[in-house]
Amino acid sequence: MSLHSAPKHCKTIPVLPLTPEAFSAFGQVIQAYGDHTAAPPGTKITPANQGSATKFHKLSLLESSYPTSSGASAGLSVYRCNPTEIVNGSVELKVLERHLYTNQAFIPMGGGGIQGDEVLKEPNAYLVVVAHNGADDKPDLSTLRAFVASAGQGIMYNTAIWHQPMTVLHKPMDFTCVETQIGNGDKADCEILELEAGEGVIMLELLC
Ligand SMILES: NC(=O)N[C@@H](O)C(=O)O
Repeated sequence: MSLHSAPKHCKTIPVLPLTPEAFSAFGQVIQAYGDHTAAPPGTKITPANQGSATKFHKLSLLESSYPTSSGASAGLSVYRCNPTEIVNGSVELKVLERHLYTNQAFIPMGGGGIQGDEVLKEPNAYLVVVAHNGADDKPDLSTLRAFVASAGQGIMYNTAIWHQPMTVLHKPMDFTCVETQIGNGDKADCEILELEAGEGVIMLELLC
């Protein structure tokens, strides 16, 4: 459908700044903290590199539950993502996907460090859209949440969490993706669900 027409059954989800607390039911945020007290409780923080660096330890752990016989392996891939279409300050949600046997991290390969409301004004920002699974083994759209992340924030989607494929705003961005996969296109690696059929239109409203 054209985004320019007023959709009949349009549900609007606000896009909120990404914080570890708000995202914790869906995954983890991978970032440094200028104010160490802002890091998730229990985060081990130590000096490193002879005092020239600060290490924020194990903000997320790698998970894989593939059967041994699957031949799946852990690795790092790179996604070069082109900006999505923003119409009247909103992005249409069309697809959700999940990975039943692994968690999946996306780490921007570039500067950043801006957080809060400033993120949306920053040229390098991306959307993180997630939902829990429902009793019908489809996304429970009542749990749908949308966040905007800066180029200084990576994310780890928890295993089997439904999420929108990487959706970048304004400018192309490269991400390192850390995951375990078989790599043969098997549904076990990535299950994709088109939302358009019968779900009505879901708009992700960029708040500034
Ligand atoms: N998550 C995401 O953006 N895409 C990947 O999961 C993929 O398998 O393409």
